[in-house]
Amino acid sequence: MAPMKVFGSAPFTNVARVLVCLEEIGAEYDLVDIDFHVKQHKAPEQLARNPFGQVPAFQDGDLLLFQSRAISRYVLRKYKTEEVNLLREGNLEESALVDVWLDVEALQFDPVMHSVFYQHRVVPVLGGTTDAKMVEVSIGKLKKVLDVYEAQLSKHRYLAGDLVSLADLSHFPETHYFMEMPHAAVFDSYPRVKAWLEDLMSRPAVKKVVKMMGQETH
Ligand SMILES: N[C@@H](CCC(=O)N[C@@H](CSO)C(=O)NCC(=O)O)C(=O)O
Repeated sequence: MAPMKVFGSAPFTNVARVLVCLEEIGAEYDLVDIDFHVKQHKAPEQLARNPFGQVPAFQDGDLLLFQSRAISRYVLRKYKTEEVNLLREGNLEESALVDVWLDVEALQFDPVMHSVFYQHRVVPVLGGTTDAKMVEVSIGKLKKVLDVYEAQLSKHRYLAGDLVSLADLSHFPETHYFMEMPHAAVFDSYPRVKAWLEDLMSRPAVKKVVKMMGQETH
């Protein structure tokens, strides 16, 4: 059977989320670049894979998926083993907590982190000026989220319990870029969060994808 295909390139945070799951399970896959410079993400072929004209899209045989967290869940379910069970499948309570914290990441953490990334990394490239007030508002929201994370991580090694899950790994792409930005020091006030992030960033799969994120132009 042909290897799974991920459409997009590693520097895009939502693509990197899928890649880290594939690397954690050690599955074979092809990464098919989608060139934004020529609006390939809006081409009919990509719209057929992702109706929003975004990356990532994903193909496994006749199955086409989009939305990075849904793709991640698919590959983690398909390749679940005793050793690699990043959705905590088979344990109703643990898997429910993975869902809770993955929703928190998607709906509370990611939006504020992406807002800061956009202002610092995208607006200047588009010829605009970083909106410092908007960044400060986002940082204020981020601190409230990190207060919750610090409390949770004082009780458990990882967000959904004492074993790492997708809920943890889903945080790394945006955080990787955030740590290169002026407000990275925000995390210094949250020692357990900082230790948790260092733990995640030390994982071989994360290190490999971080390297891929830095290699390609996009
Ligand atoms: N909820 C979706 C978001 C995809 C997305 O915004 N992709 C971006 C690049 S990655 O940050 C994208 O394709 N932007 C181009 C566009 O929106 O036109 C997911 O998780 O897959």
